[in-house]
Amino acid sequence: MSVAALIVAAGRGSRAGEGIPKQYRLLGEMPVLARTLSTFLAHPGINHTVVVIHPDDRALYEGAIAVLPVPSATLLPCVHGGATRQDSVRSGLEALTGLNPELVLVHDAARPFPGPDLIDRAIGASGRWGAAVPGTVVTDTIKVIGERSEVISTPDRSTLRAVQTPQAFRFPLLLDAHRRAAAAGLHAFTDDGALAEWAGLPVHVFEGAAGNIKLTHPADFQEADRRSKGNTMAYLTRLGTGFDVHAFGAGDHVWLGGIKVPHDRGVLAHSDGDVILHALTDAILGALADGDIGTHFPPSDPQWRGASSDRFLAHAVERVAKRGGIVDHLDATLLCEKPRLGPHREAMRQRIAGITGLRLDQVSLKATTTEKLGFTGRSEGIAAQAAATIRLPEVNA
Ligand SMILES: Nc1ccn([C@@H]2O[C@H](COP(=O)(O)OP(=O)(O)OP(=O)(O)O)[C@@H](O)[C@H]2O)c(=O)n1
Ligand SMILES: C[C@](O)(CO)[C@H](O)COP(=O)(O)O
Repeated sequence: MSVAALIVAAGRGSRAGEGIPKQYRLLGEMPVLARTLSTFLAHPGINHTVVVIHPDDRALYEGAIAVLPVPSATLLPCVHGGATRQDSVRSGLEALTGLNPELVLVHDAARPFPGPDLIDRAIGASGRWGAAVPGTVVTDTIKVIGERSEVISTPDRSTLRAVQTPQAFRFPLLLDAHRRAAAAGLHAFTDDGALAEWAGLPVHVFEGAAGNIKLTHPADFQEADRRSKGNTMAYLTRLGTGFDVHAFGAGDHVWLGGIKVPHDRGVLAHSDGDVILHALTDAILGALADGDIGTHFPPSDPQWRGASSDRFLAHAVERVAKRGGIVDHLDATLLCEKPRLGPHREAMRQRIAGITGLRLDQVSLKATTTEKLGFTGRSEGIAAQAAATIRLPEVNA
């Protein structure tokens, strides 16, 4: 399932007092927007994130995302918003039409503590209902008042919910509702739930989070500062290792490091049997704690028969990107008597860099014989071992 996050950050923050717009003010050492964004970029269920900004705020935006310690492959180029929140959401939705995600989660930049559990609930609820908003129970008694502040009624508060973001929808439903509202000359819906109701969509409420406060007035920043003290965000390095073996069989070449290497034997394998790419793939999956190559590409599945192993490696790198991380370094050692790695090493490094999007200095390849010992020493088979370091965002809320 493809899920996009749309963060609206084009407001002026007039109620929050003077100074730069509130979404760029610092909470601890991080701008509010960077803190909001980091939770979505780190969430494994979010495939794409787009931020809607005010055209005057380009430099502030660049400054905010520069604070994120690593660039995220899932962050799309920002787009410009409109005069109202509703117009800004529509601008973000239009920017997502090319990707056409199944679900979209619309979130206020001004809510910097959404939390991964809330995002999980938003994805689950919109998948189930099509349109869903997070709500918390109301603990104050609410009065409906008239023009002279006279109380008109006291609604039963057990039926009331205070509604937050992220509000989550099937993407085509929300896009259509927004286009219809704009065509009808309506631009002032204060949330997407209300716009969806106007468009005739059934909207459900799922459990919100008490900590998911919106920064609206100056006093809200005191509360946010207090909360952000115990809320740290860091990119942690993780290490994974991989190992792969294939027996030699009849043939005149072997695939190694994505390169076809002439040899007097071939390998027995379900795919192309590239031990270097397989070991690297497992090393990255190991660093993610995300199973192994067999979990993602079962040998029992006929579609992987003879498959080129570059897609296994590219898939592992994509899994890292989906978690908002990057691959830092890859290192593999080939174990065999023959073929020799040396003549092909640079071509293999370049091929691996091409598959993974890494620089050449982030890809290392080495080789060793096993001094004629064991199955590699007897030239019965070929093996490779690998290590990968990746950096993943860790949000400690
Ligand atoms: N034209 C607008 C107005 C609001 N927003 C965004 O919508 C969210 C919720 O709006 P609100 O808290 O009202 O922000 P502001 O409009 O900036 O605040 P104010 O009304 O005090 O000016 C914020 O993240 C804000 O940046 C937006 O993207 N485009
Ligand atoms: C979308 C929202 O945060 C849901 O509670 C709220 O409606 C935004 O209102 P604002 O007046 O634009 O702050």
